[in-house]
Parts: sequence; C-alpha cells; structure tokens
Amino acid sequence: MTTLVHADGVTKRFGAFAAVEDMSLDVHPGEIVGLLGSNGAGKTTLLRVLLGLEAADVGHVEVFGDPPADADRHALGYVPQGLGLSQALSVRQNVDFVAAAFSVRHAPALPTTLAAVADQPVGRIGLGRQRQLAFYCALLHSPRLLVLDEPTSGVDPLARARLWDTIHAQAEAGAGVLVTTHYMQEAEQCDRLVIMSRGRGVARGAVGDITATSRTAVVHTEEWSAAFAALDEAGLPVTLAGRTSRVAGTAPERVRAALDADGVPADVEEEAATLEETMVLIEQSSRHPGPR
Ligand SMILES: Nc1ncnc2c1ncn2[C@@H]1O[C@H](COP(=O)(O)OP(=O)(O)OP(=O)(O)O)[C@@H](O)[C@H]1O
Repeated sequence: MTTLVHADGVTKRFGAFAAVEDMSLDVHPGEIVGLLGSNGAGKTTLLRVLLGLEAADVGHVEVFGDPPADADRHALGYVPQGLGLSQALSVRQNVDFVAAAFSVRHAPALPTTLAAVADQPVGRIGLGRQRQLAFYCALLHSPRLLVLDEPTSGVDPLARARLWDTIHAQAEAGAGVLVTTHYMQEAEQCDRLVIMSRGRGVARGAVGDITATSRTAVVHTEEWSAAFAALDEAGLPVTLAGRTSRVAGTAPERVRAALDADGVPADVEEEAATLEETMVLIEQSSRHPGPR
C-alpha cells in the first residue's frame, strides 16, 4: 500500500527538552488517523516535523515518499491550530489567494454559510465559519493528504458534525487524514489512533484495541450520592456518569470494600472502560510506570 506519511523514530528537541521522542507513525490513503494526548504531549510539534516546518533532530520522515522539504505541496492540505487565514482579507480574497497559490482555476462554489459573508473580513466572521473557510481552502486543490490540528476546537456541535462529514468524505474519496483532537467522540470516528504522552507514543491501534485491556467498576445504587462520597473519600478515581459512579482501572472488590466500609448498599459490576477512561489510565501509567 502507498504510504502518504512515514515517520520512524522521530525526536524533536527544543534545547534540552524533547517535545517529541522516538515517535513512529504511518498514514495510508483512505484512512483517518487520530493523534491524541493531553496538552503539551507533542502532537503539534510532531505534525510540524512531518510537514517540514520543524526539522527532526533524530529519525526519518517521508511525505509522499520524499523528505518533507521536497514533498509535493499541491498534494497536501493543512489546517493549523491558528487556521492560517488572513484576518484582514475578506472570505473571497482568502479563497482567491489560496486558489492562485495552488493554480486552481475553478474553485467549487462557496458553501452558503460562507457565501453569505463572502465580502466580510475574516476577522469579523465567527470562529465556526472561519474553521469552515480554513477547511474549504485546505481542500481547494484536492489534496491526497489532509493534516488537521484540532480542526473543531471551539466549534459548536452541529458545525463540528458537519466538519467531520467533510473529513469522512475526503477519506472515502481516497485521501489520508491525520487529525489531532481532544474530543473523544471525534477520536472514536478515526480508523486508528496514536496516543502520545510527554512526547512519546504510548498506545496505538483501533479504538477497540486500545480500550480492550481497560476495565471500569460501575456502581449501581439508589444511594448514588453517598456512594460517590464514599469512593471519593477512599481516594479512588471515581467519576459520575448521570447517577452512576464509575471507577476506572480499579478492581470491583476494592470498590465494594470502600462502599461496605461506609455502609452504602450497591451492586458493583465490571465493564469495558470508555476511551476517555482508558486515556486517563494510559496517561497515569506513562507517568507512574508499574502495574495498573
Ligand atoms: N518552539 C518551541 N520552543 C520551545 N518549546 C516548545 C516549542 N514548541 C512547543 N514547545 C513545547 O513542546 C511541548 C509540546 O508542545 P505541542 O504544542 O507539540 O503539544 P500538543 O500536544 O500539540 O499540545 P496542545 O494539545 O495543547 O496543542 C510543550 O511543552 C511546548 O511548550
């Protein structure tokens, strides 16, 4: 299979600090690869190395089979976190600028939401529309690879769903997509995930592979408030989902013991952890290696 991005053992340091350490990653046509990790994990830095905007200190990167600096820019669509739009230019002028840069003769019609503000400076339209415009511009030249850095951050749920429809359509048409996100609902839409913590790749695979080994103790009781308080007081990592307490990565026996100690009657079951719970457990075990 053609590989759009191939990164092998990439390390990027700023001074003595390694923002990315020994990261490897591939992106193939037609797949959506999600890059996850808490703030500062190194996602943006890795994207910038893959795009040739930062040079790797160690490791090997290829984009479309070439070093990033020589990669075919016409085959690449990039939406950076800051969107990369010219705030003082109008929507239409931004489009014309990108079309000229990529020699696009016939740009597709602007979506109606953008057409309605075509003559307004980008700085005056809302963030949702700005993101829509950044997407439109990134797709103008039909890229084979789409790199999206938190593309839906700060966007309302409906606009977010629309942007994800566009991402899926691109992948279905054969483009490879590499996307960073903090939203678990978005991560769950990716074909594969790569999870970073403190610069390193700490888990990878489909959502089901990543969550497969993590379990959560789930507490069912009428006395949900007392149950939560008892588990919290016992120092367990309890969260509330509605009126149900969940304790990820903790044996049900330990949870039951904490409830018994406070005399809270409850049924405790074990079930598969959610992706969010698994992410927290992965982050914890990468900070404090040892048995979970
Ligand atoms: N140019 C730079 N000089 C020094 N340190 C940097 C530079 N760029 C990034 N860093 C540091 O590298 C680390 C990784 O940053 P990066 O932006 O890649 O993380 P991230 O996973 O994308 O975070 P977020 O989810 O908040 O965007 C952070 O500690 C950041 O402060």
